[in-house]
Amino acid sequence: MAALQTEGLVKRFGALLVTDDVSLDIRSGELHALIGPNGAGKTTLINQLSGELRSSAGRVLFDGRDLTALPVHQRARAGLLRSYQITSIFEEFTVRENAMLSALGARQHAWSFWRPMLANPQARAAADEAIEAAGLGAFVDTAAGELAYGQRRQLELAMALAAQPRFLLLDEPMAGMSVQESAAVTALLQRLKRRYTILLVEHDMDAVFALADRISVLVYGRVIFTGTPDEIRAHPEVRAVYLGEEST
Ligand SMILES: Nc1ncnc2c1ncn2[C@@H]1O[C@H](COP(=O)(O)OP(=O)(O)OP(=O)(O)O)[C@@H](O)[C@H]1O
Repeated sequence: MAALQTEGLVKRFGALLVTDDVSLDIRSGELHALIGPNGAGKTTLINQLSGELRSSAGRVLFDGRDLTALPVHQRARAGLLRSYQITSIFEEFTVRENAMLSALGARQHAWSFWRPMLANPQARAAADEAIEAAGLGAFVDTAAGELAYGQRRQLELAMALAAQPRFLLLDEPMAGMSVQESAAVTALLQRLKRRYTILLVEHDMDAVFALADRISVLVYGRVIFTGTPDEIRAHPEVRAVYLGEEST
């Protein structure tokens, strides 16, 4: 597990200020949710944390180590991993093979090169544990291309877990899911909580309030409040800006 801090994080796209002086403190072992209206800058912030976007100013600290200048793969190697990058699934590979490629750190490479390594017992054990944790135990030998949409999202989570991260960045894991699928993922995250430190961006407020230890509210690129679900519910500005909007 690991803790993540940002200090004065800024992102500008030309004249547009999208991340505005964000200082977050995500504690080791907590599930921290980031909520905010459409266009508030949640995905941009996640991209700055994962390393997909360079910040215009500010720092990202992971267990006290400054990762600000590091690219995606080095942040991933340090244990800060983003899930839900649907493009990284190999359709013709089975669920187990996809998770094993992830366990082997092989997601960026041509699969043919890695095929002999699929015999690696450690990678297989890590993959199987991750698949089980992600709720896909019954589908280890199914080709990824045959999975239903919700199961693909579970596979992405399994792939992230197989890489044995210490911190998971989850960007809208329930997006596009049916009510049942989203309830299944909520239950799954409930089980994964504590084993990992998690930053969750999610529009599904039922899931957020059921899962989060603390919630940060982002509005126009600024964190206007961080608190427990009860504090968030009771906060007048948050109610007006965000929860009020959700209920209309
Ligand atoms: N590469 C880019 N170039 C210019 N503007 C961008 C870029 N990426 C994002 N933006 C702008 O930054 C703002 C925040 O976008 P972002 O996708 O981070 O918001 P969000 O909170 O994740 O939204 P949603 O909840 O709808 O996913 C938007 O106004 C968007 O148009």
